[in-house]
Amino acid sequence: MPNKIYFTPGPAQLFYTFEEHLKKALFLDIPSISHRSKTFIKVVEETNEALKELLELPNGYDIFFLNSANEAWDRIIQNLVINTSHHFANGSFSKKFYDFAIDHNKKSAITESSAGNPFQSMKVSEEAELIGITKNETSVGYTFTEDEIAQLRKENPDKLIALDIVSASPSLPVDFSQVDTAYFSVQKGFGMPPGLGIWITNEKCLEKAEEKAKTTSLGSYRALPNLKKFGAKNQTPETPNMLFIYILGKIAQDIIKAGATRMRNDTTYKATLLNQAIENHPLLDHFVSSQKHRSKTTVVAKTSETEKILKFFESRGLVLGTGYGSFKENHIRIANFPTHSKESVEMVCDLMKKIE
Ligand SMILES: N[C@H](C(=O)O)[C@H](O)COP(=O)(O)O
Ligand SMILES: O=C(O)CCC(=O)C(=O)O
Repeated sequence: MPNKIYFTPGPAQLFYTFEEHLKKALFLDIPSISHRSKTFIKVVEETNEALKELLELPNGYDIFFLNSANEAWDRIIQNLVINTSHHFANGSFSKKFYDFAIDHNKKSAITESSAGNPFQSMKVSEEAELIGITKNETSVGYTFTEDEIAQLRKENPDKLIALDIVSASPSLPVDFSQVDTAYFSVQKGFGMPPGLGIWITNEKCLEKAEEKAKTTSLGSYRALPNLKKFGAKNQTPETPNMLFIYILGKIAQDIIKAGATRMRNDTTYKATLLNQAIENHPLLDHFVSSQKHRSKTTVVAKTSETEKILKFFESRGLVLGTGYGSFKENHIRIANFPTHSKESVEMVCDLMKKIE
């Protein structure tokens, strides 16, 4: 067993049942059976059902398997945007989605706020077909509130809304009826190795893709109508990452069995402890000043002592995250995912007091 605990915001600490499910998957020959076999079709069905239950997806939303959230950015632009999208960005990953749209030659617009700061305006350009928002900006620990998502929905009933839930899922409750598409990758809150992305879409997305397909290519095997065609049979167009699809379903079932509400309450409790530890520490300060926008799943503090703090923890077997990008040396990021026990977070907070 590994002797370190990773509080890095992805890849992160593996889910505590990951190893057990990996062994069982090998015992069941999951990586060797045909992905068109009845056995694997059942695996896909069970994973879809567990995710729908855990995320509380309303009816009419489909789940598709990709490789990463980066791929979801590409697929969303390819399938759901003909001319232009509008992006809210205040960190590296929300900005990247906009950059992808520009790479695809879209005339996209951006509402940009300096890193970790709230948006001054929620106005969306008239022509935008899709709005890109990030529930939890991993790079700086900024959360888009449910009220803000609901406001965007109300003011833009006819546009598609795409929600990045990469480091939010499954810890933060999301009202999916307010958005049309959402995506995440499994190396964050689900505690798995990287390499599997989940793309959630509703009927409006499919209609948009079909409209776009009349005049433009949507790409090939992972065009949304093709994903839908295979998905209807609990299959995928390609040979997918069968091992991870199996394990993801099992981890989702584990969280449901232990209580999804309890996991979400624990997330709040652990975030509160971490935030108090930051407030009480002379070397640390919150990076996101607006309290309601502070991430519960990626707690970020600014400090001039990143290296010293990370070394202190690493020598005790606890790996905290550095800052991201230009903040590498003056932030620390502490992931608070379902696999991080209350005891392990309490240990981080206790140890933090010892750093002077
Ligand atoms: N760390 C990013 C984020 O938090 O958004 C990430 O690059 C996106 O996920 P993938 O690397 O799995 O594409
Ligand atoms: O540190 C992180 O937030 C993840 C890093 C990452 O995914 C990336 O740099 O692409």
